[in-house]
Amino acid sequence: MAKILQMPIQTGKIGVFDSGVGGLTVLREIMAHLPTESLLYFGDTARVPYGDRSQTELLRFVREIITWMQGQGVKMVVMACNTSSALALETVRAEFDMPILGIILPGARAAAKAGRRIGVISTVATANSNAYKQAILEASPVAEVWQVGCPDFVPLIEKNRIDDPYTRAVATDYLKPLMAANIDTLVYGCTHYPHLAPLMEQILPPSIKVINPAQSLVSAMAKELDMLGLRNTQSKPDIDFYVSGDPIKFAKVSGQLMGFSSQVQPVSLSVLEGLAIAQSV
Ligand SMILES: N[C@H](CCC(=O)O)C(=O)O
Repeated sequence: MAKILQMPIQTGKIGVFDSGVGGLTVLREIMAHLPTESLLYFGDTARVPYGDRSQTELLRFVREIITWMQGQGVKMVVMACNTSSALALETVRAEFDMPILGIILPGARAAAKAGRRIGVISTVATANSNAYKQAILEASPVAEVWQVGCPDFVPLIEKNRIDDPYTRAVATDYLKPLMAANIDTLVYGCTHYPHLAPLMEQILPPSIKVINPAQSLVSAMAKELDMLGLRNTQSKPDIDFYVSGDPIKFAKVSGQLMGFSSQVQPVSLSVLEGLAIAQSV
């Protein structure tokens, strides 16, 4: 695939994407720690969940999204999605001429610093990729890592069923093997899961350190922006929200989860799919 060349500018937006509302937990950290940056959020809600997709499918989706974001003039792309980071990051980094950041490496490094017996909860695709295990062991060869795929979480979170006894039962079940392994650190290996924090805090013993990889990702973003001279110093940043599914539904759930309302615009799947076709010819 041919690389598309584009000169990024400091006032350009940072593109942040996920399959749905998960990336909002990353957006929250970016807003808190990089408050002068303008952001463009894309939720691929017509195709959520990503966690049971093949690598071929995910690569196609990620190429479409990044191509579309380039067309919007973003200066950097952040994969606010562990599944995409696990299965597509390396490939698309070589294909696009712009900084693309993933979430797994920053999360794995933070986990390796925090503990030795590390549990990672994630989508099934991320768990099967072993991306966290490899990255944690690279940072800390003495660590032990247990990975648990949690396929029921994303559909429940997309419906904001966090305060629901069923979700509590599902979470307790997923955490069982990690409790049995006596972990000292738990990684939210899916960006949807920090939305479950109120529930997790009730279930997990307080001795277990919880890692939200988004926090380390934001530090990596700050370094990269400085290194490339791309920090935005303008005082009035803005955020645009786009989804491939129903904008009204997304606005409602994101408002409930984040506590702020937003204008959400649609991007049709035919537009995204057309971009992938145009790129491959
Ligand atoms: N939030 C994404 C995707 C979850 C999904 O759509 O299954 C992740 O971090 O993996």
